[in-house]
Amino acid sequence: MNNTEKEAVLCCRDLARSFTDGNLSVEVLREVNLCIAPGECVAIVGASGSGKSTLLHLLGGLDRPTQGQVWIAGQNLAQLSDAACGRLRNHALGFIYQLHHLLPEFTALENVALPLLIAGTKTTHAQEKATALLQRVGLEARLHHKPGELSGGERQRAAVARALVTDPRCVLADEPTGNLDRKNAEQVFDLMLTLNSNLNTALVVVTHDPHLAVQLDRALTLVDGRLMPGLLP
Ligand SMILES: Nc1ncnc2c1ncn2[C@@H]1O[C@H](COP(=O)(O)OP(=O)(O)OP(=O)(O)O)[C@@H](O)[C@H]1O
Repeated sequence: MNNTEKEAVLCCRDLARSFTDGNLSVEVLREVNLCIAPGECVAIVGASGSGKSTLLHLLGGLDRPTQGQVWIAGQNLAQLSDAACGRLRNHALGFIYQLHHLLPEFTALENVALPLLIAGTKTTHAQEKATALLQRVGLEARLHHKPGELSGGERQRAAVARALVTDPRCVLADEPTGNLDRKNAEQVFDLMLTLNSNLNTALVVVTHDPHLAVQLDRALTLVDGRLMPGLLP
């Protein structure tokens, strides 16, 4: 590993992923190389079906590559058991999806505290930390509301708080504003950028929206399974 790779919060080398259906094999990603520096914010764009979610799943240790290596916080996933990979993922990464994936029967506070409770944090400390983050995303008046009692933008802000509550090194976000109208999308995106910058948390965002992508440190485009620098037409 070179120094950039050693210091990276997330790194992949010569990554390939194909899916086989009967005799047909589809190569979705090939020779993908990427290193995310601490605090760096990167957008991944590309046409529908170009492999953006597949790449995010591989980087997040949610899927295994057909070829190549992934390191999270310097640890090579190929050398970890599924259980160890899960612990590393919970500790080092936060996830935000297009749909909030908040648990409907839990309040905003309980949803945000949950990753800490799973990691073994005491309840009072988990609740304090979750409350502080919900305040930072402007939901101090919604702590005891369940997801069904929140607006779409509020639910996504709670999802941002949940992704950050464990102090991850990097947040992986798959179309985090894809379900919101323009105004709410910009508010949630601004919030993610501000919080990630304040907390020095890296951010990898999959987005269809070039207007959002240009606000990040760099944008990369997936074309024919390969990751190209910049926003391509
Ligand atoms: N588990 C799987 N089995 C078979 N094929 C898959 C699987 N997951 C993804 N694919 C295929 O890989 C390709 C890339 O899918 P992916 O979801 O990564 O694209 P995407 O760029 O995120 O698309 P979108 O912008 O529409 O969400 C698609 O052709 C998809 O059908």
